[in-house]
Amino acid sequence: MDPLPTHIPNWWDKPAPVTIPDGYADFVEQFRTLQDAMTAAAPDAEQTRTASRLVAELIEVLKQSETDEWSQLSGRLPVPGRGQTLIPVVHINSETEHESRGTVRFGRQFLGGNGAAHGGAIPLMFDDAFGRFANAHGRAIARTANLHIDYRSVTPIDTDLTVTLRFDREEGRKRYVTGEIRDGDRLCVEASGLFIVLKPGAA
Ligand SMILES: CCCCCCCCCC(=O)SCCNC(=O)CCNC(=O)[C@H](O)C(C)(C)COP(=O)(O)OP(=O)(O)OC[C@H]1O[C@@H](n2cnc3c(N)ncnc32)[C@H](O)[C@@H]1OP(=O)(O)O
Repeated sequence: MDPLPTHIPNWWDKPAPVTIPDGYADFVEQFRTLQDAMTAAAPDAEQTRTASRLVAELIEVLKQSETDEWSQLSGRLPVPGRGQTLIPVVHINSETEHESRGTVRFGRQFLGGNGAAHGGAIPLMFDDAFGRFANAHGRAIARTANLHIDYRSVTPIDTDLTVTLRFDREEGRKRYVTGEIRDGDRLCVEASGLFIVLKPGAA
């Protein structure tokens, strides 16, 4: 996996997990594939029983290491997607303090209907991508205050799409970011967000 080119903010100065076990990043990818496969499948009763038993076993294994937010690995890995299996993964190809360019591919699990990505998956992607970018490059921690999405044309699943994020301006504690998703030259989504730097002591 390609590492993130920029600093990942460490929320509220809590320590990042020190040890990432061998194979964990591959497991995260498998887990995403599982969610795509689950969405795409139409199992019969026998296949459903088998899949259900295997997932029950998986849950049992994972529960053996259940821990608190500050020790979990998901969401905190220094790789695209941070090991968070809910969020569409943005792969960054180039980034400055002002602009970030990359790609995203909405897998089958993000299907809304008729080959289009779910309208809720798109703001999810932008909140995470904007959140990381607005907080990167040594900037103080800020939270999303608002997020605006314009669905300009259908966003296809299972297609490599380009993502551009721009850090437009900063006014006091307010940071304004904008972004877009394109399928080739075709504009699929325009987005904008306001991030507000937390007051001292705020969480
Ligand atoms: C490992 C790292 C990877 C990170 C990726 C994930 C990142 C994901 C980011 C998130 O999803 S954060 C979760 C979603 N967001 C929240 O839960 C935020 C909930 N809301 C809050 O905590 C507070 O409302 C917030 C910190 C956003 C603002 O509260 P404050 O008390 O600090 O703001 P304040 O009332 O002092 O307002 C400051 C300025 O912002 C303006 N403002 C506040 N909320 C606004 C709003 N919603 N819309 C527009 N303007 C707003 C407000 O009018 C004012 O403008 P002026 O300075 O011009 O007077």
